[in-house]
Amino acid sequence: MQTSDSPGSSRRLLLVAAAALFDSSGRVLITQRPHHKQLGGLWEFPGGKVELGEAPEHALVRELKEELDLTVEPDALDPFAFASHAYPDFHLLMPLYVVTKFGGVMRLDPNAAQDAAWVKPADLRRYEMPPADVVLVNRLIERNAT
Ligand SMILES: Nc1nc2c([nH]c(=O)n2[C@H]2C[C@H](O)[C@@H](COP(=O)(O)OP(=O)(O)OP(=O)(O)O)O2)c(=O)[nH]1
Repeated sequence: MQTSDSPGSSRRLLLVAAAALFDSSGRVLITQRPHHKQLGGLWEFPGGKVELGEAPEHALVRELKEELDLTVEPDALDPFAFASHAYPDFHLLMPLYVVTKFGGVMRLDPNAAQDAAWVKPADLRRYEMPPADVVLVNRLIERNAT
C-alpha cells in the first residue's frame, strides 16, 4: 500500500469528505460503488468530493442528502480520523466524520451507490474497500473495542 508521494510528485490533491454513520445498534453504514466507476464494486464510506470554496462539512451534508437522502446537521459531524493515500492519478485526502444523529429514510442514488450495508465495525474487513480506507477501518475497530 502506498500512502505517500515521492518528493516533487505532481499528483493532484483530491479532497473527499466521508461519514461513518452509526445506527442505534452500533453498526456503521457502507455503500457499494457502482461497477462502472473507478474502484467499482468496492465498499466505501458514503461521502464525496469537496467542491472549490466549499467546507468539507457542508460537502458531506450535501453528499449524504444527494446520495442517500439522509439529513444531517453540520454540527452532528464529529471529526474522527483521516486517510491520506496516493492513488496512481491523484492523492486522496479524506477526513472521516462519525455521525450518530441523522434523519430521513435512506434511498440510494444508483449513480452513487448500488447497494448499502449496516455492518458491525468488527466485521468491516469482510467487505472489500479501497486501499485508502484500511487505516479508517482499523481506527473504527479500535474505537469500538475501547
Ligand atoms: N466517498 C468515498 N470515496 C472514497 C472512499 N475511499 C476512497 O478511496 N474513495 C475515493 C473514490 C473516489 O476516487 C473518491 C470519491 O469521489 P466521489 O465518490 O465523489 O466520486 P466518484 O468517483 O464516485 O465520481 P463522481 O461521479 O462523483 O465524479 O474517493 C470512501 O470510503 N468513501
